[in-house]
Amino acid sequence: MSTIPANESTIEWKNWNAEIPATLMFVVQDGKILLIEKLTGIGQGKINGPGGKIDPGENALQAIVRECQEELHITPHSPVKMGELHFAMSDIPDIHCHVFMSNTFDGEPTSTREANPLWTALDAIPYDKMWEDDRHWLPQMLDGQLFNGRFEFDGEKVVWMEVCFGDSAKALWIENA
Ligand SMILES: CNc1ncnc2c1ncn2[C@@H]1O[C@H](COP(=O)(O)OP(=O)(O)OP(=O)(O)O)[C@@H](O)[C@H]1O
Repeated sequence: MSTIPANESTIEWKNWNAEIPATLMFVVQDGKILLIEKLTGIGQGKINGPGGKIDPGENALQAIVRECQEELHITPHSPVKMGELHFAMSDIPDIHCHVFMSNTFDGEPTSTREANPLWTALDAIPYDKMWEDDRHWLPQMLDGQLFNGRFEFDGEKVVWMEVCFGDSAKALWIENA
């Protein structure tokens, strides 16, 4: 488990509930990861995986497939859930995010109103252009580890975090999609 800094979180995580359920997808193929430049919504201008909010009546798996279709015109095959992320934000609603991986997909990644596709070498992921939390779980996820992350943000800065990996992380998931 990794934590920063040593101080306590101001969040009472036991009773914490995010307003926004969301998803992320990381497609990995031939030593490359399919990232996006996000053109709209939360994190506009950042590099991230495709993803977005879970609509009412959807589960996380249905939502991530739909978001990949909408944002990049691709349909990932057999998404595997790798982690959950809990973001307590200071200036936007709190987010609970389900993170998936896939190795194959139908379609050709295509620029849309919401995103530009960016095939990126696995050893050149631009963490400086991504949300600050990503560097604390994406490398381990790409090594095949399940994870659970709690992050407290002040604006775009992480002020507290706790990230667990492996089977003990999965035991912390709120939902097993
Ligand atoms: C704070 N640290 C963070 N680190 C990594 N990823 C983060 C994130 N905070 C939000 N995200 C992701 O950003 C997307 C927002 O989704 P967002 O574009 O707002 O939703 P959606 O595509 O449904 O758009 P609409 O607002 O309905 O148009 C969604 O994948 C969500 O998981």
